[in-house]
Amino acid sequence: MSKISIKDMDLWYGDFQALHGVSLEIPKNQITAFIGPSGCGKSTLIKSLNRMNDLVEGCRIEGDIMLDGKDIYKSTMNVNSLRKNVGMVFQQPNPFPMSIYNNIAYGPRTHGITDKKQLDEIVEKSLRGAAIWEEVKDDLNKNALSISGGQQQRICIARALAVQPEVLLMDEPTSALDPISTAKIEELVTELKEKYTIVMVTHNMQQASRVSDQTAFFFNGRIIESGDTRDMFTNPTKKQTEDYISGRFG
Ligand SMILES: Nc1ncnc2c1ncn2[C@@H]1O[C@H](COP(=O)(O)OP(=O)(O)OP(=O)(O)O)[C@@H](O)[C@H]1O
Repeated sequence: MSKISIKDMDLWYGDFQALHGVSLEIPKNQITAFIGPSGCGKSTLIKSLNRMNDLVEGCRIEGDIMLDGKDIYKSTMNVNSLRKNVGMVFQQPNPFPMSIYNNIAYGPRTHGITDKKQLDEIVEKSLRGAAIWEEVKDDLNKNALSISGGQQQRICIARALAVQPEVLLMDEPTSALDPISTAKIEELVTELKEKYTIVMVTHNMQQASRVSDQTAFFFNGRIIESGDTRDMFTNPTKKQTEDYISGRFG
């Protein structure tokens, strides 16, 4: 069964319709990449998956988004627990201006965990999960803003992992990083899919083809084509997809 199932979704920002009839199945424990030119709706869709768009005034959605068969836009859905289950990592690393330890412990504390030993364990496990423990284990009291961008992004991934999500949404997570940090994040993401379902927006075609299992190609607020990444990159069925992945536009 799909982890997330999107059916006939339309989205408006005020009078402007940003998504048109979007349907997509997002399989469990796989990496799904969203690709497409700027402004085509990739971020809009990824932010709809944990209701981040609720924070945008005038944003209206029709259609269904189901997580494990449950409608996430139903009035009875607890948005806090949805965002705990569906974590998010953004384009710019955005650690809180506090210690590395407190960045990771922040989420668990807001969910009521106060026991120091338990928090220590969560912090270590999350930092290990984000492949940064060895680099920061002796500096846990250091301000998270004082480490490199690539390390900060892995702190943000660890922060997302600390509340034990099931889905990780990543909106261009490496676009602000150098090639070495990018390679580390790509390697990490590939490991994380064993435990998590991952959705990633990327402008980097090589990245999509290297890490993702499934790709959805967006154009003008519509999904033009979606399916197995290797198939799409070697044998796209639509001309627009072929033009985009071969660099003829975008
Ligand atoms: N808060 C908002 N209010 C109004 N319009 C918006 C808002 N956010 C996005 N849009 C519009 O919705 C469309 C889709 O934007 P979105 O950010 O989802 O595209 P994208 O594919 O992620 O682009 P990029 O690759 O440049 O990040 C664009 O036309 C954008 O201008």
